[in-house]
Amino acid sequence: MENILWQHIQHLKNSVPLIHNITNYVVMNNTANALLAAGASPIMAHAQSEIEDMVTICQALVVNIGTLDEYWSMSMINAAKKANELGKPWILDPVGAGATSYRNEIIAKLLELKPTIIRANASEIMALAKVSNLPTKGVDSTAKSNEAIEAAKLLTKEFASVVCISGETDIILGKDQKLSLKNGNALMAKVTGLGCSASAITAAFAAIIEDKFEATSAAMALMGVCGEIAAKNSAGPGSLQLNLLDKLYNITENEFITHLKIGE
Ligand SMILES: Nc1ncnc2c1ncn2[C@@H]1O[C@H](COP(=O)(O)OP(=O)(O)O)[C@@H](O)[C@H]1O
Ligand SMILES: Cc1ncsc1CCOP(=O)(O)O
Ligand SMILES: [Mg+2]
Repeated sequence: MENILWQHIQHLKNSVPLIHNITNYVVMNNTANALLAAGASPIMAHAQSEIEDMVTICQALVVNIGTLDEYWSMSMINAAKKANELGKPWILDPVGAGATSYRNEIIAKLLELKPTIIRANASEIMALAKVSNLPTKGVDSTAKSNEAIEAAKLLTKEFASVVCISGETDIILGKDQKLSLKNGNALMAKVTGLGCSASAITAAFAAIIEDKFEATSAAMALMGVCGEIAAKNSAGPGSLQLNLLDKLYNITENEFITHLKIGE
């Protein structure tokens, strides 16, 4: 598995797919930089007049609801419909799922359109599957990844081909597949937008890899290993953000293979 994932990482750097991001104001810059560093080409666009043309020229789409509003949510729905019509992969990042009824209402509409991949933290995954009455804490998780496995299984069956629960352990679930990745560092949760970057990088791999379970695994492995190495050389969240970009750009095969921790 390690070698296959590394080949996918090389393939991304050689392919430079164009990734359309409808994402939130907080993370636009970090997300674009993370995509560039990993080997993709980002474009951020949400105007309704150009949304269908943009989906048409891109190889994958990210729908991230972090700072959604009435105008943007129509753009998201139209973009997802167009991606489905063209058979292009699209990734849902349901930032803050469960926080407000408006957010839940838009998520329900997006889920009906069956995202190719869902990437979210444990609290968001449980809110999506409506299996939790725990109070939400906005965009951050109050639960561990393994507490959201049953919820993720429900989502896999009902809506998406692949679901990723991120956190201390990243768990990727396909129809009959499961992979746990135990990389990363707790400091990663102190930098805003690393979940959003993980979702965007997942879109980049989904653009070039037919098997979406492997694509999601490659993205989360790359984020986790790079975050872990970067955190060791960082005094705090500020330098982690910069060191992570550098590591996404210059990770070597030896670093990747020796650090990768695949669980059961
Ligand atoms: N406690 C932790 N230990 C190791 N890695 C972590 C931890 N928390 C988050 N990460 C990593 O940070 C990235 C973002 O995940 P997460 O924080 O769950 O997303 P979000 O920002 O959407 O809540 C992932 O690559 C994940 O593996
Ligand atoms: C803080 C915040 N508020 C709305 S979107 C956003 C960014 C969330 O990013 P992530 O989920 O990747 O930490
Ligand atoms: Mg998030």
